[in-house]
Amino acid sequence: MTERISLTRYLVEQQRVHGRIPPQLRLLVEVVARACKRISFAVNKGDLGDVMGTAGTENVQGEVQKKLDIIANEVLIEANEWGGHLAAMASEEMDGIYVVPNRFPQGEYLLMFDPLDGSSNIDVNVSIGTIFSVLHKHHDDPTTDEPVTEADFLQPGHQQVAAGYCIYGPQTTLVLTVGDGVAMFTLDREQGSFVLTRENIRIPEDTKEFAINMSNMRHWDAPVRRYIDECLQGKEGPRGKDFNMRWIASMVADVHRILMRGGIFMYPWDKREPNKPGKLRLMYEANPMGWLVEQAGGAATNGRQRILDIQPAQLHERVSVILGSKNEVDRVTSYHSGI
Ligand SMILES: O=P(O)(O)OC[C@H]1O[C@](O)(COP(=O)(O)O)[C@@H](O)[C@@H]1O
Ligand SMILES: [Mg+2]
Ligand SMILES: [Mg+2]
Repeated sequence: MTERISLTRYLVEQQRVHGRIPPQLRLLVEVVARACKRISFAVNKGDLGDVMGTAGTENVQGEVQKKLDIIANEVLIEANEWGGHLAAMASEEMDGIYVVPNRFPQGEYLLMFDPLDGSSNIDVNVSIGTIFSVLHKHHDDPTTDEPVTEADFLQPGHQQVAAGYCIYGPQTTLVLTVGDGVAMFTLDREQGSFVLTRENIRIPEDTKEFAINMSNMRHWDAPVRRYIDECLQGKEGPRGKDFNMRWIASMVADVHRILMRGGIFMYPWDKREPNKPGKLRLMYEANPMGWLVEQAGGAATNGRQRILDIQPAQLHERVSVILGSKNEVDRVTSYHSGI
């Protein structure tokens, strides 16, 4: 039998053997993973627990909150304020930042998360997930003792020090990068631990599979229409090959498929809400996913710019997202130039 490597051992080796992460960051990732394990158990309860349906509240973005959105948010906050050695946290489900009070262990990191991604899939038993991103508190001046503010969070994605997601699907899988490739850990429920199951994930540069919500087609901008139109023409069209389509409506599940077998994912700007740059959130959806995809050899842009180079102006900033197999992302991005 091949040797099993737990997430803890993997992280200890990243710290001690390879010197890639400091001890505080290792602890932080372990605490996030423990929280994801708890969320996974809550998700699995379904109708057997009080976890389904709406909570009757709205988040700062005006979206109806599901019970699991709130449960997952609370689990992440509670676990990380005790064990995360953090300065502050921010979440899709909280208006402002949450500064970790002094009575808890303090640290130099900022944690951001989408506690439950794909909320519309909770009640229909389809894959959902948790997305997270870690930044340094005072990236520009690590020595300062200034209290942490929202402005400290507004760093471009290339300054992330760890990012990942946990998908709650047929298996619960934690996918992680600390800047040295992408590793996957499957939850062994009998042992209660995440086990390393794949390393050095690579996204093929070419693909014949796209993911986009086609019902929005009439609202898209010309470059996205052109790209999808060419895909739909298949063998007879300019691409000379047939394309397949998938849309799960959980970004975690769509990105997971792309990491496993390639593809392109798009949630572009559209005319429904022309003043919003897109639907997805930059800081805790696009940045962590963009970094994972790049670490696996793919690309992530907003059509004009690398996602990880966008300077955020707001915590809950939205962004147009095109990510996945490099050659396809480059093609869609090139269609945007000059307009
Ligand atoms: O229902 P739509 O418009 O296709 O949107 C689906 C997208 O919305 C999201 O669910 C947004 O995430 P939340 O569930 O965290 O709000 C993405 O995961 C997904 O790609
Ligand atoms: Mg989400
Ligand atoms: Mg969410």
